Amino acid sequence: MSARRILTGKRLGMTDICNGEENIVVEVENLIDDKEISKIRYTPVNVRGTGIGSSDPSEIIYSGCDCVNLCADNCPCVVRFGPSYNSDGCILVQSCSKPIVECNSMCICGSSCPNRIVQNGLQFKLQVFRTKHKGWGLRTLQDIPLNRFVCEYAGEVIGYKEAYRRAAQQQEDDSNYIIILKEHLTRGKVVKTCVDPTTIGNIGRYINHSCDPNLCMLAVRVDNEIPKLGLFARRKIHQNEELSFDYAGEASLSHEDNAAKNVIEESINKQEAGGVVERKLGACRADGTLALKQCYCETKCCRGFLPRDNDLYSVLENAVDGGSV
Ligand SMILES: C[S@@+](CC[C@H](N)C(=O)[O-])C[C@H]1O[C@@H](n2cnc3c(N)ncnc32)[C@H](O)[C@@H]1O
Repeated sequence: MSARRILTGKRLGMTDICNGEENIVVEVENLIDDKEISKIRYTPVNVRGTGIGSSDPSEIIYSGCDCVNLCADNCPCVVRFGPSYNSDGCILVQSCSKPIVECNSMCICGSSCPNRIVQNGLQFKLQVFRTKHKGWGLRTLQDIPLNRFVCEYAGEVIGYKEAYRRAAQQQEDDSNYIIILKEHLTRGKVVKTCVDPTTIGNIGRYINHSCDPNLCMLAVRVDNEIPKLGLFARRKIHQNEELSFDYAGEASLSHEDNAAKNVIEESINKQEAGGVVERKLGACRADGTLALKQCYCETKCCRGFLPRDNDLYSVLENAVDGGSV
């Protein structure tokens, strides 16, 4: 049985894509069995995958602000939808029901601008560890305050049909990493963003599902309309606690908050897209039928099975791919 190992991204096979984070230190602990962690290509941010047309998550499309001092309520990036974060870097609860748009690569303001949070990456020391029944999981080695950004769920951004194709190839026991984020606009329009960190991804891929999770996933836009999938603490998270989010997207920032269920106004400008995570992809049998996996979140409100996305049976033809409105 192996124990604790401190590995760099390179040693994990998490190599070479971007931002100089290829040497990211990832602590891996396995006190359960002899299983080695599989190699992936590490990317801290989304990368372009198959089936999203000409969209590219690294493209810079939005125009920037020219705030010389730190961006405040009069910054054009903030004015448009109202502030998303407070001065302590915490997400505001109302951000659940409005687009979250950060300052971007064209903005004059620097990296310490309070409207740059998700793009600044990890702020807390996290550890990949072996769980008893859920494969690998991710936990925090530090306390995390309520509403702070924890990590991105990053990987290949792919089209909806490609997500379906990949899901259909999964074996019943395979872990599923594909997330489909659905943002509801007016007139029944739904924008789907599919992120697959199965072979190219960041440490968000190790976060397991819980029916009573400590994280909430929100769409955050920076340089273009393809959102980053940001995971924020929906309560105080204690050192060594496993991180989790609801794969069904049912957990919003706080237990009382129903704002995330609101349908947001469709915007004229693509930059204004935003909304809520609704449902994610469940495990799919090779014959295209969906297999329900038993949930081991061990919470009092456990629903028994991992969430699945019934839409995959029928709506392929109507899919809007790649985060474009
Ligand atoms: C995004 S991955 C999470 C990391 C994964 N555990 C691993 O070992 O790489 C999702 C997969 O983890 C497993 N999983 C996640 N949450 C679970 C839960 N609450 N109960 C059982 N299995 C879970 C399922 O196999 C699921 O398809």
